Amino acid sequence: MIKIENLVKRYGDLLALDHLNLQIKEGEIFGLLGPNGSGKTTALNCLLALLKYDKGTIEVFGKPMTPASYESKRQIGVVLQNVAVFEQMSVYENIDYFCSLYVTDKEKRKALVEEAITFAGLEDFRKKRPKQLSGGLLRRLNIACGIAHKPRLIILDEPTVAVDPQSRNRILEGIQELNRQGSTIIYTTHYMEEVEQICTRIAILDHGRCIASGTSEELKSMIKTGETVTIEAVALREEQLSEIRALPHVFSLTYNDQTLKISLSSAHHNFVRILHYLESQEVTFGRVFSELPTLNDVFLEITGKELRD
Ligand SMILES: Nc1ncnc2c1ncn2[C@@H]1O[C@H](COP(=O)(O)OP(=O)(O)OP(=O)(O)O)[C@@H](O)[C@H]1O
Repeated sequence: MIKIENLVKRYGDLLALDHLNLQIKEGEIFGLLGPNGSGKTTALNCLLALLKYDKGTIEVFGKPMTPASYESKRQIGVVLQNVAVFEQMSVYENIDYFCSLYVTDKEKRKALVEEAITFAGLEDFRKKRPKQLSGGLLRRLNIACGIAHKPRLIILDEPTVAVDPQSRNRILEGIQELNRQGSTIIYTTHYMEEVEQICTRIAILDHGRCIASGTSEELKSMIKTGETVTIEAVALREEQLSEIRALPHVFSLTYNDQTLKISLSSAHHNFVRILHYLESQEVTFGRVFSELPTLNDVFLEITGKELRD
């Protein structure tokens, strides 16, 4: 459905997109995951032909995307980062207005607007003005305006930034529902938990490049980390740290503020082996836990830095 090849975008001296390649298939919930400034919004703006780029090609629905690709644009719903609704209109009127840009039949539109209101959980707020809504509800209104016409492709740019957990869950569940109803979704975020929760495929962006892509499982199997063991409130000497480093399957270790974090490759009995060592040294410790790799581990192993802010 979407093919981006060798996309280069500069803002003056800054290289925002560095030969970006992406392919998105119909039916996917495709996650663009990357830290702030990695180029997610720039990529979307190029994709929508809202921004000129320096090099590369973009195809949407099998055709080159240009500012005049109205036929393609009609099939796309966009929810950008900044809330864009009319202050002087009610919730209902806002959704109806945006829907009317695509759907002229009044009866059909009425049904679509009602559906969008239910979808966003705005039933009790139809007559309210945007300024009477909380931040989370306002974001939900912004989304309802972007999706009411049931587009074939929906693009959402960080729709959960600064929203309460209840609205966040509602938004994530709603996106999955839109996908079940037939829309392909592109979803940008810097929250790895969100892409893990809803995305069928993920591209990880850093400095305008796609550094890895695949399903969450595929991405995690690309890296060495199979397990991370954390031990809190533990007092260790340097020689003990060296001995832990030398244990089988341990490939990296950090020790800060009496918290030991050990990265291990996937193997049986990793956890027990470490506990045995601590026991043999008569070391006391607080909480101990083991975690499977996360997308942050993927990012960390490829780039050497944390995905989190
Ligand atoms: N209009 C602009 N002029 C100059 N530099 C820009 C402009 N827009 C973005 N940038 C820079 O381009 C880089 C990519 O920005 P972009 O907004 O695409 O990243 P992002 O991954 O969407 O980040 P965020 O999550 O903060 O929105 C950043 O270094 C940003 O500062």
